[in-house]
Amino acid sequence: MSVPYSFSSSSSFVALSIYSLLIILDKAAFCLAKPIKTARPNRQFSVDYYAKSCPQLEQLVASVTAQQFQEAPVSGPATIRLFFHDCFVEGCDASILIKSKPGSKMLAERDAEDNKDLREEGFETIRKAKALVESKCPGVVSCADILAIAARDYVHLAGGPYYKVKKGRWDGKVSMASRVSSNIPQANFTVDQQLKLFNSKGLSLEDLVVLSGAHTLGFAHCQHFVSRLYDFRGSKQPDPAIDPKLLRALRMYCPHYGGNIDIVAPFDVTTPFSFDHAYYGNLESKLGLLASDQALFLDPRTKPLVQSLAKDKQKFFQAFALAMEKMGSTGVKRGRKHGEKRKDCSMHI
Ligand code: HEM
Ligand SMILES: [Ca+2]
Ligand SMILES: [Ca+2]
Repeated sequence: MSVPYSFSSSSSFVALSIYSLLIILDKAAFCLAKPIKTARPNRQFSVDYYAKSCPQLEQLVASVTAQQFQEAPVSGPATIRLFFHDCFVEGCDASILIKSKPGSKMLAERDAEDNKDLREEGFETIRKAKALVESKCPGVVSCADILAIAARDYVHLAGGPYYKVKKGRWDGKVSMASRVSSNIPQANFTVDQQLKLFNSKGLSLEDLVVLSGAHTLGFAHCQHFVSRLYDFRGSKQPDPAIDPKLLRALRMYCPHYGGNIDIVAPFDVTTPFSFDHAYYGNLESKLGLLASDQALFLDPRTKPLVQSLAKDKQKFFQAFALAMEKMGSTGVKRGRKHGEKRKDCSMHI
């Protein structure tokens, strides 16, 4: 089993109840529709939101994602995770892309501890896509929408499902490092802890299991699983739920203390660069990398879901597309009161 992967670049994603959101929006639309009378198409959240203002948007983003995928395939996992970390903090509003002001004490989200290992390739993809989109459709398209489209593109490029992305998100005006840790799950989270967080975003137990399937791609640094290898939950023993061969291999690259902090291991030891349903089969074989991954097979509430997704790739693909849409609708902002349209995604206007 070959486990070592080390990348020179150092290198982390969100959601709300689509239903409650729709109800609130419906109400708002209903209240607004009467007195204003004229329909305001830019207030919707829809697949053809930019049909008039930037009809070539999806092709522009696709040209960037396709090239990045070829040149640096880790851009895929990097961007998908970036979208997750965006949506879970302040909603899908590109708050994750804001850079802290030099010298300012108030750090932005991307400088929070839990976002430190978000790979540069994800930010770079959005920067390039935004620059191209701005050159053709200046001042029209939000960074948050570009991030949602790019994440979908990479899922598809890596062999996963293609799904249509609803647009109309505005960029957020708030990005605070202090809001991150309570909204991003940790690698040692139990199913209860993961579920509580996902529920707080309007996402279900099934969404949790299905979205965790994104770990069919990408890599994690030793620090996130090293305690499983040597001293699991204070037992001074390795986690009994790790396959012995995987344990041995991971221990070679991740010593208990003093290892190279840049070493990463693939989530999916079989196909780390293809988007498939191997993640779930791995969990059945005790090949999950994080405690939070393996927990999904150990908990009686989530185990049956893992088993059914391990058996049925099409089922996973359909469920993943739906769950990404749901996550992508979390805390979406519309209009100038709560949102902005940035020119440079890394700076508020
Ligand atoms: C359910 C709880 C989750 C936990 C505890 C978790 C935790 C983590 C951790 C610790 C890493 C490794 C970061 C590093 O060391 O560089 C990671 C990577 C990743 N996560 Fe998650 N994650 C979760 C859910 C998700 C979701 C919902 C998605 C997307 C829909 C996602 C997508 C990814 C991807 C693609 C990577 C690989 C990034 C790369 O290789 O650059 N994760 N996650
Ligand atoms: Ca956000
Ligand atoms: Ca895979």
